Amino acid sequence: MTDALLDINGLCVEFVTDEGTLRAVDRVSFSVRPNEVLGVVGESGCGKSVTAMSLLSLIPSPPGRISAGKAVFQGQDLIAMPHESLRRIRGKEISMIFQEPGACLSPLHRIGDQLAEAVMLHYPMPKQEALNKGRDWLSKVGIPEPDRMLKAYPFQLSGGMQQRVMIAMAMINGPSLIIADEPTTALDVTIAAQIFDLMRQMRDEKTSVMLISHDLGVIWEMCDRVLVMYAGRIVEEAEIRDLFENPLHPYTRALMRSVPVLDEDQEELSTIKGQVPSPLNYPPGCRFHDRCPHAEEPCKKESPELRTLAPNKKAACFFAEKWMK
Ligand SMILES: Nc1ncnc2c1ncn2[C@@H]1O[C@H](COP(=O)(O)OP(=O)(O)OP(=O)(O)O)[C@@H](O)[C@H]1O
Repeated sequence: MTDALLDINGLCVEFVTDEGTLRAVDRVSFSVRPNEVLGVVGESGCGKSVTAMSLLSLIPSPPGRISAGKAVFQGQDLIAMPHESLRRIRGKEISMIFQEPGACLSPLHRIGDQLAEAVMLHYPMPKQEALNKGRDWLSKVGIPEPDRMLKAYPFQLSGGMQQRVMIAMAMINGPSLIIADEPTTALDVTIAAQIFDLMRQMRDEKTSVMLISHDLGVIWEMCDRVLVMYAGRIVEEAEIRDLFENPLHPYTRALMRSVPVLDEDQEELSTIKGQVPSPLNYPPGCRFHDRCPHAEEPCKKESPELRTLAPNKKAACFFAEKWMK
């Protein structure tokens, strides 16, 4: 797609383990468009984080490696790019918010110095100016007494405060893309709402967000489009309203049924029976078939490709048309 901000094609990520080589992300293709929040959902272990981390070459290597695929951002393939060039993009054009702030804050330096450094690395300016910018962003992410916070070390902060500092650091340079992996798990709901408001504001200006979340409520509130991942592959891609009103993949349908809906008569809440298969042990055929109430013979033998069923609507199920409204 030519109007994409980021175009991922055929991404495969493998890990070498004692039990063998596993493919955690298997031929994943999708685009992130300008000014959108793209959600990524799926149960634990489906490959959401590994997909996100591979885009900025943050997969620990060894044991991991990107074995195939391209991720074209502003005409350049992030995966084939030398590390030096990627460093110029990381934190400036694309930044990442992790589940754990420990991964990105240095224990040895004051918060203010780390924020100022994040700015000055890409935009040379007097340190005081960068510190002022840092203080403004600490306020924006809801940190009280930002002046005092600039002088603090990470260990003096609670986990939630560290998380907010990391979010400020990811946003401070106004990147074109923020990859946010469960960004608010450590935060209380009021602060989380404030962070999501900031993300929406940035989306309306110039930033796209790839938002990984287990929380379908958050996905519904925040996202324009959604990718559903299962066992290392994308099984459905749709615009948000469409995904919730007319999910086409049995896995998506099962995910939706596992969420309580307020103010609605709802059939019994169900959990999805069984477990996500280990990447060392994917079943043949459709990887969801042994958990799928609608599986038929072909599902046990052949792997359905992700196919376009309508504009902005894709699913990887042989029988997706059954549920098309
Ligand atoms: N360093 C590693 N070595 C071996 N396997 C790994 C490694 N990192 C991830 N994996 C495997 O890759 C698969 C995908 O993991 P990933 O963290 O992307 O899942 P996820 O969908 O983000 O789950 P969660 O929501 O729990 O973060 C899992 O089976 C995981 O065990």
